[in-house]
Amino acid sequence: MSYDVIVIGSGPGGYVCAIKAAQLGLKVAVIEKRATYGGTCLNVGCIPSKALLHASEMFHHAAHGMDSLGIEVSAPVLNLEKMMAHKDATIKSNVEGVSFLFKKNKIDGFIGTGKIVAAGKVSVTAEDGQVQELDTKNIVIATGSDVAGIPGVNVDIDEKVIVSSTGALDLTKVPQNLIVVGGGVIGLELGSVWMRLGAKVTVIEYLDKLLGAMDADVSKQFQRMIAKQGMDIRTEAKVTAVEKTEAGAKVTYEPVKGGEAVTVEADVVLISTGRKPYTEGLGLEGAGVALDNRGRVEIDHGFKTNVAGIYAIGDVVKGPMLAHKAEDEGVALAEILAGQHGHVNYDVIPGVVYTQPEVASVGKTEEELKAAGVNYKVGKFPFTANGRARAMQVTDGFVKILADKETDRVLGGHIVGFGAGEMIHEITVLMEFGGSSEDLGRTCHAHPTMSEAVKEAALATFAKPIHM
Ligand SMILES: Cc1cc2nc3c(=O)[nH]c(=O)nc-3n(C[C@H](O)[C@H](O)[C@H](O)COP(=O)(O)OP(=O)(O)OC[C@H]3O[C@@H](n4cnc5c(N)ncnc54)[C@H](O)[C@@H]3O)c2cc1C
Ligand SMILES: NC(=O)c1ccc[n+]([C@@H]2O[C@H](COP(=O)([O-])OP(=O)(O)OC[C@H]3O[C@@H](n4cnc5c(N)ncnc54)[C@H](O)[C@@H]3O)[C@@H](O)[C@H]2O)c1
Repeated sequence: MSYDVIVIGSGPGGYVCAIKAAQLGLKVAVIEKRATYGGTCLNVGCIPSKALLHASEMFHHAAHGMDSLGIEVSAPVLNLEKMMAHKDATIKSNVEGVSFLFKKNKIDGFIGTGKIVAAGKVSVTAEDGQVQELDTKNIVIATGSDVAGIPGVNVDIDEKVIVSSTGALDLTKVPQNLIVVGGGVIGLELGSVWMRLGAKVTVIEYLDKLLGAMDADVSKQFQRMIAKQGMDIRTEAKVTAVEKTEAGAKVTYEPVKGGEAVTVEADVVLISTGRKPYTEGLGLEGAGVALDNRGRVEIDHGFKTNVAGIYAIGDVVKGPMLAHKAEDEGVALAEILAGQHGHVNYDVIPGVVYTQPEVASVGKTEEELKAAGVNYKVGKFPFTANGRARAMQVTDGFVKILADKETDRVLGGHIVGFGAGEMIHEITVLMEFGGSSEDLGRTCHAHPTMSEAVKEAALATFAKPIHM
């Protein structure tokens, strides 16, 4: 069989690239080694984690958030099996959706391990060991990423007691004590899930703050809020050992600034210290495809590797490991392969942490602007001064907008608050169009909405807010 494009990996990068390429008239095949399409994101990442985040938030709300609204309910009872069934059904409907779209777009799907034999030739090894060879004009590597583990520490992840995100999405009972190693996105999202369901959660983080890459104001405020919810946060603590015990596991960490090592015990330990590009068994060495010093497939601005006819996108290449970044690269590459001019604007990629409150960010942080010597101005507005937030009892958090001091062009937006992950998109669209804080502040916003806080933060950036 001969194709225009063979995509290896069916995550958000691969499956979106395949669909777009087929829509543009190319003959496309996708090879996936998992039993179902959709990659990390749909099977063990974005989708299952959001199903559990939503369900656990509802549980928490039923237990703690109703009385003050005048709704008296008896204490909710957790049926974890049913909650997990909701998560599994969510995964199933999403992965089946991808299968449907492949059929609709006449994409040939192969379940098996893809290996690049040479430019233009890919083999697929099925689970039963059968191998078939496919010919193609172009190969797209979209093999994603895998758990990185803790650099320099030997950890035996059994997905029961010492778990990665995959095991943490599938626990069969609520741990009494959960230790989270790494206070990044995965640790805080999945730590929140189990804390809401009753676990005592301790987060051990190497840096001096949680969510290291976020704007410092945002991560400071977020840390205060999550600690108030009961999460035990230990920063500037370097984990040096994780070992199983008879009762569960123990974690040893050393204060980064020096001092005695501390050992803490728990029944489950989540290792969430980052992910690494996944290229195992792909035959890159044989095909001569170059990697960079962090093991990522090296590409140019058009997603081309150093070997003609071989491209790469998503978590396996540089840039943030985010599903929507992978998707946008998939679309851009499909357009390029179809002779169009695909492009991704890496300056305007939003990031959302789906905790409660949510944290959302787009563009530059204040620290990045300072370091780059940019002359900027800041506008901030708290949700305590927003009528809708008061009505909904979600007044925690704020909106912060950063704009160029001379031109007023918006350079970054940061939100901590209920629904931040939805609200960030108006700042994202504004930035994509090169808009100013005055453009945003003068745009009529419906009342009463949480989004009015975005408008007020914009007013605070170029003039003064009304409601403060
Ligand atoms: C717990 C968790 C939660 C997350 N939540 C979010 C979120 O809310 N929002 C967000 O933007 N991002 C989130 N992410 C990150 C997101 O999942 C990734 O950025 C995204 O999946 C990357 O897409 P991709 O297509 O590059 O790779 P992947 O989704 O990793 O897909 C790669 C696929 O390639 C397959 N593959 C690998 N090698 C081969 C081979 N040789 N042959 C055949 N198939 C192969 C793999 O089996 C896999 O299915 C989360 C990640 C995790 C772990
Ligand atoms: N909502 C989302 O968009 C979402 C959700 C989940 C995952 N993801 C993606 O998945 C990727 C992986 O997530 P993650 O949370 O594993 O990684 P991360 O990079 O977000 O966080 C890892 C944290 O572990 C800390 N750490 C590393 N070594 C340590 C040690 N020895 N002791 C203590 N702390 C240590 C790091 O300082 C860092 O803060 C991220 O790139 C993220 O973009 C995104």
